[in-house]
Amino acid sequence: MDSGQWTVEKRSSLGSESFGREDANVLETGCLSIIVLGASGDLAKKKTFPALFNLYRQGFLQESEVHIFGYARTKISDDELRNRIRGYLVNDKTASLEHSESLSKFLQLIKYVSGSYDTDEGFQLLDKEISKHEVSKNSVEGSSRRLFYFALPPSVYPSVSRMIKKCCMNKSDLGGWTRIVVEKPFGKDLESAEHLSSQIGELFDEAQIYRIDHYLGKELVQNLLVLRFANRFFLPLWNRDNIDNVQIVFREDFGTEGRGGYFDEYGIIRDIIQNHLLQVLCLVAMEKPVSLKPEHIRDEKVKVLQSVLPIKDEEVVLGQYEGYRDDPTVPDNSNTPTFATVILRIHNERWEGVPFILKAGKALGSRKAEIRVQFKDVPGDIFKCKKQGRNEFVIRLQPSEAMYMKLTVKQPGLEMRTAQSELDLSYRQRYQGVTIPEAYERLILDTIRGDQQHFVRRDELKAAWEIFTPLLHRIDNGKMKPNSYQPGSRGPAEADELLSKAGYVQTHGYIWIPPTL
Ligand SMILES: NC(=O)C1=CN([C@@H]2O[C@H](COP(=O)(O)OP(=O)(O)OC[C@H]3O[C@@H](n4cnc5c(N)ncnc54)[C@H](OP(=O)(O)O)[C@@H]3O)[C@@H](O)[C@H]2O)C=CC1
Ligand SMILES: O=C1O[C@H](COP(=O)(O)O)[C@@H](O)[C@H](O)[C@H]1O
Repeated sequence: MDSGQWTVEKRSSLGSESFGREDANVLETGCLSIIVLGASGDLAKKKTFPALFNLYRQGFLQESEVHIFGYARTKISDDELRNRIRGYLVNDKTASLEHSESLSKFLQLIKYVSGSYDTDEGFQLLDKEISKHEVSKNSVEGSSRRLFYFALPPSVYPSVSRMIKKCCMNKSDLGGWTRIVVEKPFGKDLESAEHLSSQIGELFDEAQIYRIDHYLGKELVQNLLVLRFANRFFLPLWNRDNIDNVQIVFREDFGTEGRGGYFDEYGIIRDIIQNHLLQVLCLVAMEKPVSLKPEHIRDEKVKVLQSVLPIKDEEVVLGQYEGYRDDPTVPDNSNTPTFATVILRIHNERWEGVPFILKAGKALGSRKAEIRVQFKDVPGDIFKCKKQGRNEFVIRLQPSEAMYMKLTVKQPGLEMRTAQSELDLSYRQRYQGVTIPEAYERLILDTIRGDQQHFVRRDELKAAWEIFTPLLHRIDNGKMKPNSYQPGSRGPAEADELLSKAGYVQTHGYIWIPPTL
């Protein structure tokens, strides 16, 4: 057998079984109505409808079963909604005849209903339309599934939930279901989040509520569990004895463009750190779950969150980019951070003394999200590696998904010199021809399948708010002020100083370059 064949055989033998759900292959059938509330908005056109289209194209949404309803106050026709979203469903890669045929068919599955978010009238009309569809698909009583996606500002979640409960529930509990998917930000602090949770909790069971955090749907975030618990390499190293510090970083190279009004009310900690980065931290830091059952995984995430110590002011750097306040929807005296570095400390046996540095910023010099696990120096270093850089395990969430391990090797050649290099698993190169699904696509499919593993449980949300609420209140009260930074920069210089105080050692003269094909 030549080496080419061997590689092919090995590759095809890579496990492809689903995991985490014992019933992964049991697909429910029956009429499925997906209702996008806030269908006229930004999220709906950019993320929700494109994700639904991709699921449809791949056969996860069957024409014989599914119907999609858009609902919002804006008075538009079915065709007007279709035309609004059409442009977001095509791109250069998908502009084929086959694509345009399935696009037309998909758009015909969409119906629009206009109504308010707090009166019976609109929701009764919506219910009538859904029921009409259910009858037309000859759904047997009880087998109809209704999925309500809240692509709406959280201020209307309570009234919309009440209206659904009153007017739009699945008509029988003999096998069908009604589920709601709610977007972040879920509350503004512990008290408001708990209040919102109670309001919705009075109407729906926890099993019906899907609190979406789209970072949990990203390929490399989903890989964390496999990576950590299916590889012997990591088991003995993943602790305070070996790891010096962990960074979880989010950078965007654009500002709050068009969303200044929303953003100013929330700021970068509520927009990114309290949810997306904290969810990633949970998966990096949690103990091995008893099994892959959603509740077992979520139990472990809650335990990590509950072990986080109160945040110290001296372990926080805030920033606001110059020009942020020029946005007419942002107040001239805004104190809202568009950048933050926050150090979290986990008080448990595994992580005592290891800083978890969460960093997020808008209008920076680059766009990327990554996890950077930096190891301690080698004891008794005979090669002077310390001068060159430390071992680092980097998980690049986006763009150019990859994992690489920075390590010291002998520089090839006659001399005995050491150099920094890497073991590199770059997805585009290793998984050629494989399309990585969009986070929303995967998560919406989970909501249809009833898999809550990648959704935030109520106690998890509470624990997350408990960590950040005191700090957020200090910022809201003007007790902490952001430093200004230049758009296109690395953020405030104080953030880099905090990083090195926390123990992070930057490797000079080395840069990882994503391999080209
Ligand atoms: N946009 C994004 O990239 C992301 C958004 N999210 C979250 O998704 C949800 C929706 O976001 P997005 O689509 O950007 O929001 P939009 O501001 O676009 O609002 C969505 C729709 O809700 C209705 N709406 C807007 N403001 C109000 C209001 N004050 N009262 C009642 N209805 C209102 C409007 O529809 P109409 O007037 O026709 O009724 C609007 O088209 C939010 O919770 C957001 O935080 C989360 C991640 C990313
Ligand atoms: O939730 C949000 O996420 C986006 C960034 O998402 P990504 O998948 O492109 O990394 C961010 O721009 C937005 O401010 C925030 O609300």
